[in-house]
Amino acid sequence: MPSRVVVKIGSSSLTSVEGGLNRDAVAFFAGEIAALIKAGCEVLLVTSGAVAAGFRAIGYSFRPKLLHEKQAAASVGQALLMQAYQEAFASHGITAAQILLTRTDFCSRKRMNNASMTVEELLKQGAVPIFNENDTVSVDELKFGDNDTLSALVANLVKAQHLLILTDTDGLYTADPRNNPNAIRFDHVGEITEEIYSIAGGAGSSVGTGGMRSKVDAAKIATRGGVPVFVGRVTENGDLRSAMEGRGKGTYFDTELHSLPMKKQWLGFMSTPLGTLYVDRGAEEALVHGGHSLLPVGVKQVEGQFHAGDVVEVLNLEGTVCGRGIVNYDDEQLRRIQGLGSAEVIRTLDTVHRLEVIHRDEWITLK
Ligand SMILES: Nc1ncnc2c1ncn2[C@@H]1O[C@H](COP(=O)(O)OP(=O)(O)O)[C@@H](O)[C@H]1O
Ligand SMILES: N[C@@H](CCC(=O)OP(=O)(O)O)C(=O)O
Repeated sequence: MPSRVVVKIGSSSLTSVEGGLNRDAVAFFAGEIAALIKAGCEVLLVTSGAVAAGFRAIGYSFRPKLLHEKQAAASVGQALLMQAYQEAFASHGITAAQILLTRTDFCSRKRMNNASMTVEELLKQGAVPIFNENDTVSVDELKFGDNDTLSALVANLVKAQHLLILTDTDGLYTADPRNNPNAIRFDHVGEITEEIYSIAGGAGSSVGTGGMRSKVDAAKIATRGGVPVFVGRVTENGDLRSAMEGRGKGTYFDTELHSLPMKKQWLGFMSTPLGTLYVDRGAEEALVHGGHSLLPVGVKQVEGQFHAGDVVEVLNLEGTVCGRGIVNYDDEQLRRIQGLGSAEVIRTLDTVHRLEVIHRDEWITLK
């Protein structure tokens, strides 16, 4: 039974639609987590609910939509949330610790190493690390928004054995069960295909963000990193343990056969691309299916400003993301050589360090 588990709890499970924290819900989840800890597990909690818990308290009648209003609500709600968790865990003799992260923290390996060491120390001391996005400083375009992705990155970072994403619905259905009473639940998803993506819709309640879609995104990140995922409901005593042991009310996502090394996880899911390259069909085929490097001849368009060594995103000519890689040229050089064959590249540039635009070892397919 001893295991390292990341539990993510969504706003919809912790707050009411009218706004405000449901302290009974916080106490219930703390009790479930305490039971796992007493059984020898290490548990890390990723919790949402700051905006939903805070917007009434700050004086808004509805969950705000503007970024600065959400940030103001989150700064009130985060304090309420942590206070409630601290009290709830204290009643089980457990100390709660707060860790607020932004997407940019994950871009820096140094910051991640520091966060990782802090987490290990907290677990060693028997505390529960409680994560949320640092909403007050996250800017719109770099926000996680929902915490599903954050929970997957945390699970991969700490090499968890389980990621349990708790929500108000008992798993992934063939359609949103709120609007479709005939929808059928998947007990098990072996591979996250395009079809799975297409049926996972947005948030069902006014407090949730991201819906099933972001949970499937999170499942993809975690399972590629080697962490199996449960998405579902925990409402009765013992449900969390059942969810961990494969008997939960929800959907289980299997890990992929070959989990990605940390370097590729960082490249695919944590880094921030500084530019975009559009490639033709031949180059797409070579990168995505052939296991080859990207050569200048396949690059049709270059966007953004970047230097050699930065991360860029690669799209096909229809605009679909193929993957990400570390680029060997800066954007100006690349604009001069895009579409050229190798001999012409050598003639065009004074010095050519590496012919590949992206080497296959520094590439991750995201298609
Ligand atoms: N195919 C689907 N299966 C199940 N739920 C779905 C599906 N598509 C959309 N949803 C919605 O996703 C919601 C859960 O996501 P969300 O509201 O973001 O919750 P949380 O706050 O827990 O993250 C459900 O209440 C449901 O209405
Ligand atoms: N960081 C935000 C998360 C927002 C949110 O609604 O997320 P989720 O409920 O996980 O879809 C908060 O605490 O309010």
